[in-house]
Amino acid sequence: MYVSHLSLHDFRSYTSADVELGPGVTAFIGRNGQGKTNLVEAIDYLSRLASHRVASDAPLVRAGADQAVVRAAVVRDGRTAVLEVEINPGRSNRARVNRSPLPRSRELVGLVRTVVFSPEDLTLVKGDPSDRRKFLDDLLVLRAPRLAGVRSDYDRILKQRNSLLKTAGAARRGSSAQEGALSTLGVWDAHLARVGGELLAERLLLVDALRPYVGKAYETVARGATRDDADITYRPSFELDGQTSRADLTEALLAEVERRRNDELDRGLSLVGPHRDELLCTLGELPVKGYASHGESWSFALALRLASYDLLRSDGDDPILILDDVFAELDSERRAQLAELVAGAEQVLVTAAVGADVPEVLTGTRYAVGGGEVVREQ
Ligand SMILES: Nc1ncnc2c1ncn2[C@@H]1O[C@H](COP(=O)(O)OP(=O)(O)OP(=O)(O)O)[C@@H](O)[C@H]1O
Repeated sequence: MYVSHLSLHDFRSYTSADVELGPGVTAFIGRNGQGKTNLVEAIDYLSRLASHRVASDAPLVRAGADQAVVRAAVVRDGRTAVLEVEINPGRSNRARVNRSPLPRSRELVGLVRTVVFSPEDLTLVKGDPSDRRKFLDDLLVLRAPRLAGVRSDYDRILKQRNSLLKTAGAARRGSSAQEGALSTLGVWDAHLARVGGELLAERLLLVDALRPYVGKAYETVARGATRDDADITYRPSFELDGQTSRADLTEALLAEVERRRNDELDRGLSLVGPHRDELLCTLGELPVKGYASHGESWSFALALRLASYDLLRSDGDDPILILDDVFAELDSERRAQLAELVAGAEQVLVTAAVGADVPEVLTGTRYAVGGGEVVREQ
């Protein structure tokens, strides 16, 4: 798939912008802060309804404007669809496909699929477990868009359950008379186990599918590495005893939640479930976080992205590859290796401050980005 036209209105620094794109490589070159990342971020937003840079929508709307609009013509198997999202911070976003409104904006997710490499990727391996859970869940949703609903249901249930645990814990300590909260908790235990069991089962399947690609990708991007060096393992917040089916995991999660009732009431927090799980990234015997060198961490982060790309590709569709400011971070050998790996993708969008940072094999269409303008060079 590829984007053939991108149109922005009040998105980030752009009052308006229209950019023609095509298959193959397109590079956006310009000095720092000129709006290169803003362009590719808009395409990534259409793919996931989330940005790779910020957690909330407000910074995506041009300062002083009320809403932003991102519209893209996406070509897939020779057919073009026009996807559009209206970003309304604090209110619901609206989405359209070929001008017809979608009942819910999240139905847009997955219609265009992107894999973004960016300097922020280092947090994939060096950041908190939540960064790695997000990585897994984003990939889950790209592969199976219906899981966006499971993910948001889980977040909602968790929030509700945590607030009940606080109230019920306080009631138990005699500081209030809300004992009713304790009985309601049983209902939310069941919700958490049902949706959590499904999310857990999907994540386990995903990690199994992704693992072989991670080793292979690490071998390619790290000098002298073999495919057995890098590995990922899903570490759940409770003992699974080898269970992998949704029904078994739901049952096991419910039993564990009941077993941990007192701890949870004391802490006023849900202590088990997919929101407490971790994706362990290891090089040889050692975890990447806390042990790997800066270069190894970078290679691992790149390997996770490349593996995601390979996995999505194995599903039968070429996602759009976005390389946002990554070449300046890499030494010349890894720069060339990465460039070679991605050069054959159906569409590659690259941003760089200096044209010379973009490897030769990625010569394609170039745009100069500066002063709010995006001008084609060749
Ligand atoms: N909501 C917003 N409203 C107005 N301007 C914004 C908004 N969000 C970001 N900007 C501006 O956009 C510019 C950053 O654009 P962008 O991140 O695309 O830069 P870039 O060209 O990729 O730079 P670099 O090479 O440094 O990564 C900054 O000047 C920032 O102030």
